[in-house]
Amino acid sequence: MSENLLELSGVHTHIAAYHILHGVDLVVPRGQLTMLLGRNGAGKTTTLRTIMGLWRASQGRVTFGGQDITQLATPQIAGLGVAYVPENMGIFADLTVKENMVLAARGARNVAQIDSARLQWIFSLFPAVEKFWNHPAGKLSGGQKQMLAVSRAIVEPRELLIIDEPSKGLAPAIINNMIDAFAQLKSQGVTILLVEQNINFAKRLGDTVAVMDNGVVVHAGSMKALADDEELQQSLLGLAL
Ligand SMILES: Nc1ncnc2c1ncn2[C@@H]1O[C@H](COP(=O)(O)OP(=O)(O)OP(=O)(O)O)[C@@H](O)[C@H]1O
Repeated sequence: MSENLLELSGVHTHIAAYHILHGVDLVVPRGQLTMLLGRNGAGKTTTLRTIMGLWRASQGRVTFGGQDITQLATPQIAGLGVAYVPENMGIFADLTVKENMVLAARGARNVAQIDSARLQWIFSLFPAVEKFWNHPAGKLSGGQKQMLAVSRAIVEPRELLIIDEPSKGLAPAIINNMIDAFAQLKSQGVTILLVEQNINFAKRLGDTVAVMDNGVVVHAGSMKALADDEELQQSLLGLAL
């Protein structure tokens, strides 16, 4: 079994006439939390969408668990055990929290068909999901919506969880809850890839880090090494952690 659950090598992505990714090399080690950092427009979201097959790589290779997934369709990639929470979170505002969860569980037509031990575990990670179970998801706060989005992604067992900016717009107290939840998920053996702008969040949770700029990964290594090196942070991100 390879130590890297996900690997991108030399990935190029074009969006219409624009050449966005210019040969991305990225590894996500199994069982670890990998942070993908970089300035606005560096290509982080495009990288996540390319992994999920939402954009098609024009060159290069994406492998998951050793299998080449570069040409697979998004539902096939999800079916292998990859969950993706996009920046807009993909929840249905007019439906209740419960209905959002039922829709996320592919095999389920009602709550009774969702694994109840798993649901209890999700409630323990994100109490707001239980508290607002029968409320329309659109009425939740930003943090609660984000928690619902992550809950939907883990309603079935997943090997890899990919989340675009989970801390965006959240209050510090909510961010702390989110950090606890990700730490627990990781302790359950879930491999996680996060895009982050919140450097503190990245520093507290990341095992591994990759930094993008202009459509390529310009730095990869341990989060701690980057967190301890202010000069490197300045040169890569234009700020100190
Ligand atoms: N649909 C699109 N059409 C044209 N250009 C796009 C499209 N989506 C993204 N881009 C461009 O691709 C580049 C990378 O965008 P991407 O969203 O991947 O960056 P990012 O690192 O996630 O940045 P941010 O943190 O601002 O979301 C940017 O220059 C952006 O303008």
